Amino acid sequence: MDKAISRGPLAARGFRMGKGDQLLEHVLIKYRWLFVCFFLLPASFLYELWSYFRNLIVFKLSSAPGKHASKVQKVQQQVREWNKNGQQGHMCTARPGWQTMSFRQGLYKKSFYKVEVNLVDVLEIDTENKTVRVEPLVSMGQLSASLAPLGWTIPIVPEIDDLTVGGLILGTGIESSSHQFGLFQHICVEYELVLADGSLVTVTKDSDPDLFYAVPWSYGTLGFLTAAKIMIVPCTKFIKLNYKPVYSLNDAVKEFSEASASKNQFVEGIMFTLNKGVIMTGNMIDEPQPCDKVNKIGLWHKPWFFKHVESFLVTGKRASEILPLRDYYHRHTRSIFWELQDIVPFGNNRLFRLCMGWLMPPKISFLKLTQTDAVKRLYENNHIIQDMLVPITNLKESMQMFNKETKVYPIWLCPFKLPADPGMLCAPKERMFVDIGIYGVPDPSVNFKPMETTRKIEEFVQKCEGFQMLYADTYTTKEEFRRMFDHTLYDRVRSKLACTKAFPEVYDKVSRAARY
Ligand SMILES: Cc1cc2nc3c(=O)[nH]c(=O)nc-3n(C[C@H](O)[C@H](O)[C@H](O)COP(=O)(O)OP(=O)(O)OC[C@H]3O[C@@H](n4cnc5c(N)ncnc54)[C@H](O)[C@@H]3O)c2cc1C
Ligand SMILES: NC(=O)C1=CN([C@@H]2O[C@H](COP(=O)(O)OP(=O)(O)OC[C@H]3O[C@@H](n4cnc5c(N)ncnc54)[C@H](OP(=O)(O)O)[C@@H]3O)[C@@H](O)[C@H]2O)C=CC1
Ligand SMILES: CC(C)=CCC[C@@H](C)[C@H]1CC[C@@]2(C)C3=C(CC[C@]12C)[C@@]1(C)CC[C@H](O)C(C)(C)[C@@H]1CC3
Repeated sequence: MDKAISRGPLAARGFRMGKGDQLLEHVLIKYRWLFVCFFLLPASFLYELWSYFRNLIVFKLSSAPGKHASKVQKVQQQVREWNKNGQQGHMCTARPGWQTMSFRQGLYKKSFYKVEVNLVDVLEIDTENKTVRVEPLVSMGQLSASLAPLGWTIPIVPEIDDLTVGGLILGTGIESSSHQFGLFQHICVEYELVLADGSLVTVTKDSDPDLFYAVPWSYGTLGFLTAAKIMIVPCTKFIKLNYKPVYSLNDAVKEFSEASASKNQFVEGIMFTLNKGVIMTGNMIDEPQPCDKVNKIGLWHKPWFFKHVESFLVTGKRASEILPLRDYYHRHTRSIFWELQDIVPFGNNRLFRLCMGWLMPPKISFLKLTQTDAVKRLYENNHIIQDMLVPITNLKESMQMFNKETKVYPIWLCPFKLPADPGMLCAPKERMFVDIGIYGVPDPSVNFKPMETTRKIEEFVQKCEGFQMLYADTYTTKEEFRRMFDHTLYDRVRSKLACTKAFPEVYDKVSRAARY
């Protein structure tokens, strides 16, 4: 990104701009860090502080469970109101687009009937039945902070703190334990929903398998989620993480595939070029031995995690270290994977980390809220953000394809098990997949064109019988989208629950045309 900035990226990409515009672009982009450091970081810090104490008080008073029913009634009231007023227009949640974990915002948020689903608390931790019941706006940071001190965790903790339970169920969620547990939807055992007619239902895979399996990936187009019960598993305070540097694509694929089929609790890969990367495996441990080195990578002055991982390529040797579990879970938070290096280029500088690291990272939602048009266009035209889910047997050719089309590095590799459940990702038998995450600036040599390149990648993924994560841009047509995602169950449930008037189809919420 730095190189792109110094070339004047918007002008270089053919935007016609006057001198004034160019100066503004230069200031807004090159000096975005000034705004981020002096305004967004303190604002994010204050917000975190407020929400920390708010949640702590709610928890200490145990007030959330008692208030849940009346909050749900408010959701029902709003939906009944919509019915009473003649069902005008479709409905969506009132959560503003800037608060969500995606680059774009839904255009529909401007015109739909907005329903406030203000449900932000952990309701019940049931260690006997090994479940936690949560409201949909509970975030991953909040949930891991609530469960870890009690010795429990949800089996999949997607690594960005601000991801919410609702978004991860109705969209999708993945993490380095997904090769054992599947996607976020596969650790959920119960959903509570307000349907289009205002009624409240609680569904499990036994009570109503159709609705239960149709909910994941439905993007709020079957009803409003008001609570979910998620599996919990015991956890320790530490994890032993093994780093295995690899120096050829063949080795990377072999090591990664073997690790994904192994009993290791956590598996992840970061490729720094097509042929160089580090494959990581991890397991929880009770207590570190006195001789063990504990690396608290979550501390403010520690290097960014991906930079730390890269350092193992220099030594070339396998290595292991002990990390605190929450540090591991939130390892990509402080650098927002590798996205923050484009926004605060000196963010990983030792001096900066020591003095300002405790304020990092800025909240993604605040970055989104305050980004200017120039920055947005810069990202739109020079940046790719995609997660492609392909069968692990296609990993090698997928890497070659993405290298040819984008040459973006680092690349995130995360294996996941896809069970043969009905629903949008209906598969005839259980299979191992891999999420290939491409976040960054394509190399100038590949002649990146956002739409054309993404279309080529989408076609390729479709041929591999893979899927695209829908928080990112999808340029597929409706027909292609329906081929990628099995709509059989979804269509049946929508007609049974009379959703057509109440909610649009998923495609009409996530397609490129529906977002700005
Ligand atoms: C035993 C217990 C039970 C609780 N139960 C509930 C409950 O039921 N409902 C409820 O609403 N609240 C509950 N709370 C309160 C809740 O934990 C906090 O108030 C609130 O959720 C703050 O979470 P946090 O992750 O933002 O805070 P912190 O843990 O202080 O973290 C601050 C920020 O740093 C990030 N972070 C933390 N550790 C790391 C790390 N190692 N590496 C990188 N980043 C990191 C966090 O994700 C967060 O963004 C409970 C607290 C405890 C101690
Ligand atoms: N590691 C990972 O797994 C990562 C996942 N992501 C992606 O980020 C997204 C989650 O982001 P987040 O900001 O939490 O969620 P969002 O607010 O983006 O919600 C995602 C979708 O779920 C719907 N939704 C959310 N809550 C409810 C509810 N209570 N009732 C009805 N519909 C609801 C939203 O509907 P509406 O539009 O009506 O608000 C929206 O269509 C997911 O799509 C996920 O795939 C991103 C980064 C990492
Ligand atoms: C499945 C997994 C692990 C997905 C990780 C996705 C992240 C890399 C995505 C999610 C939200 C995301 C699209 C975002 C951005 C980068 C990539 C992110 C963090 C940024 C911060 C890039 C800079 C932009 O100006 C802006 C602030 C709008 C966005 C916000 C969302």
